[in-house]
Amino acid sequence: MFVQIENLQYQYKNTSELTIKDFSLNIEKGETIAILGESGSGKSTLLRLIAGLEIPQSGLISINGIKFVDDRTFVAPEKRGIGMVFQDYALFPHMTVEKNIKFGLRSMTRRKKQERIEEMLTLVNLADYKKRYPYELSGGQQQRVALARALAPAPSLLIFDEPFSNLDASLQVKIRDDLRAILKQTGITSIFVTHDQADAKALADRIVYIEKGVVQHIMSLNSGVKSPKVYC
Ligand SMILES: Nc1ncnc2c1ncn2[C@@H]1O[C@H](COP(=O)(O)OP(=O)(O)OP(=O)(O)O)[C@@H](O)[C@H]1O
Repeated sequence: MFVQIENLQYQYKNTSELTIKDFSLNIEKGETIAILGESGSGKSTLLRLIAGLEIPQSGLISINGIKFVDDRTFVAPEKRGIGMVFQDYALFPHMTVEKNIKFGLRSMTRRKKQERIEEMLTLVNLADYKKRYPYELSGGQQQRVALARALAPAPSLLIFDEPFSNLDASLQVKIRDDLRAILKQTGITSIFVTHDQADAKALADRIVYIEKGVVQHIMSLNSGVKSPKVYC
């Protein structure tokens, strides 16, 4: 299995019960997983654990055979090769679109970096916007920059926390369609958290319903693991 999560448990300090009681999930390479659950069910906490922003009390997380967390191991977030896209885009306001995308690119020649930036701009359909600042873009365009920035270093896994909730309804559908096309094109493995059943159905190969950090059930929407990777 490409992503392996076993018996994850997590409790925030100063709380009386586990937020993630016992979470296990295997994900195939190229799959898109939606995590759906009510407010407070632990969706964002789960993403934070996968990203390495919180340390579980117990359990295992591994990606592509590399253990990130178990009893004896903890790999720091910046070494996990996980791309993150947040609800509020989290772009650097003082940097242009181009510089935002460039930010995560390391150990590449200048020329390679520029090529990668151009490739990402084309992928998210923002080639004409590279000199703009985030405040000069619409919400949907900012979200596409955030996606390009997350994809640029060729992460092994992409995680999204409520990526559409700041967008108005008509834009949500458009961005959702764009995102689906981009995920298919790149073949990247991804996990996104949402409250919205329609978003989950439109994007995911499987929907994982959680409550109090435990999987309630899993719905498969297609057998589809996507076409081979092109960009990552
Ligand atoms: N830093 C924290 N300290 C203590 N408790 C926290 C902290 N962050 C979240 N929690 C609690 O953990 C539980 C799960 O929160 P989490 O944000 O993971 O839920 P969620 O399913 O993503 O909710 P939402 O859909 O509303 O964003 C909630 O009860 C929340 O109050």
